[in-house]
Amino acid sequence: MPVYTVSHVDPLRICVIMVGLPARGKSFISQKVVRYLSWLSVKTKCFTVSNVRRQDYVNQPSAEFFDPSNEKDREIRLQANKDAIDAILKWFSEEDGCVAILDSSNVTVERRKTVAAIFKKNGVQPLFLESYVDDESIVQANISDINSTSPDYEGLSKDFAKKDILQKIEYYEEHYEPMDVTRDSEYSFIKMINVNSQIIINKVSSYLQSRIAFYVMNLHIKPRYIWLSRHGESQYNLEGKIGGDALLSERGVKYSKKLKSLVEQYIPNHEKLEVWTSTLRRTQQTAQYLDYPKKHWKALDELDAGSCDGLTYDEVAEQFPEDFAARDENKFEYRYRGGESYRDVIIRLEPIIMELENQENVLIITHQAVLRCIYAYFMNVPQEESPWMSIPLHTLIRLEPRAYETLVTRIKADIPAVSTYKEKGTAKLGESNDKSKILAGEVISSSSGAKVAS
Ligand SMILES: O=P(O)(O)OC[C@H]1O[C@@](CO)(OP(=O)(O)O)[C@@H](O)[C@@H]1O
Repeated sequence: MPVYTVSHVDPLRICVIMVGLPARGKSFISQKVVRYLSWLSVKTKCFTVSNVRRQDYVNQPSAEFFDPSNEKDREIRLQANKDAIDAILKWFSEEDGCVAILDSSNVTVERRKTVAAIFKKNGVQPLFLESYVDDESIVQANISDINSTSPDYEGLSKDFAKKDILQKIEYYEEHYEPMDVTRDSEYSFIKMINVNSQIIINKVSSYLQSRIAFYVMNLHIKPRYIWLSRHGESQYNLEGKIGGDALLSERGVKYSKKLKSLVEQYIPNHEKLEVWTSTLRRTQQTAQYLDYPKKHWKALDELDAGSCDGLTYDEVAEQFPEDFAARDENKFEYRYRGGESYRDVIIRLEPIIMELENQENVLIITHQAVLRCIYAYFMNVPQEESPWMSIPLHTLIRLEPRAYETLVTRIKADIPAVSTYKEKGTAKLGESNDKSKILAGEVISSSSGAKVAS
């Protein structure tokens, strides 16, 4: 096995080594961690051993392939693991990666010892992340998810797939040694028991390791929706001005009234809804007819336009031509004089995301830039694209986080509003780049997210 970088254990290089039986949500958790850290600009990548096995060795093996007494196939599985570890080391050294995730089962003490030693020798901190599940309902839900998403079962009947997965689980159970605080005390590890009903944390110290621990503590897998809306059209929107703390236009007020009926019509269990707004008047006015508990978050305030606050894009182009061009050139990184960049907004939104992961029924009413950042997290939108996404006014957005993707539905309120979408290279406000398709009546749907195998 090639050795890429030796010397010392670099605190900025971590490999999260997943541990657990099949159908314990390891791929799901891996994908969520990748999405979260990438959103925070931490270079993160998941290496899924079953993908390597499928691509380079065996495409659709039956459960017998995983029988521990089956020596020949065991070799193949070990080789796929080695290939994935090699790819991780190469990625760290050639692409300057920060957090890798080894998505495989690592169910034995022996195996974990070997893998941890390889990473340590190469200057990478191993952090085990075990998903221990003995709650049958969670296992069953994961099995049906694998059934419908794993390429291992593509084209095969659901019944066959279910039996096969159960047999595979049995094989792994034969030699499963869950992580143990006494025996494994020397390792850094996080043990999630039945998702997050209990979490054991051992020797988790660095900043990044603790962020990962804190994040998985907040995960839940109950089906739920997240509801998002921009405030109704504001006086500033009408005048093409950015920032400020304007009140709603007449049409904006109409939207705030319509929002009440949209909530009642579309949000199941809306009696239990919580409404979050920013501290700015246009979001609170939009929520005025919603008779639900409300929270006003400073973190949800619009991107601070600093010296450009209160100007139109034309005025910005005229008064600050260099800034105007620089923002178009790199909108994610550009920070307004005395104001903020999209990157800054993401950093202040982190607690909101954490809280959202924990919640079940929330409607967020906030601003164009802030919604782009929240949307980017759930929809896995790359940094350079997120500031250019279309989030039109007078539209209620429903996000439905699933195991491997987030579904999005846009519900148009059918109340006209100006466009606040500024295209690259011009100060004009025009048609947005909204490419979603109208499916039926008011409802527009699309989906996004990477499909991965479990
Ligand atoms: O990053 P860009 O595309 O400029 O969008 C952010 C702008 O959107 C606006 C409207 O133009 O937000 P808002 O939703 O608060 O009305 C501005 O206040 C804000 O500066």
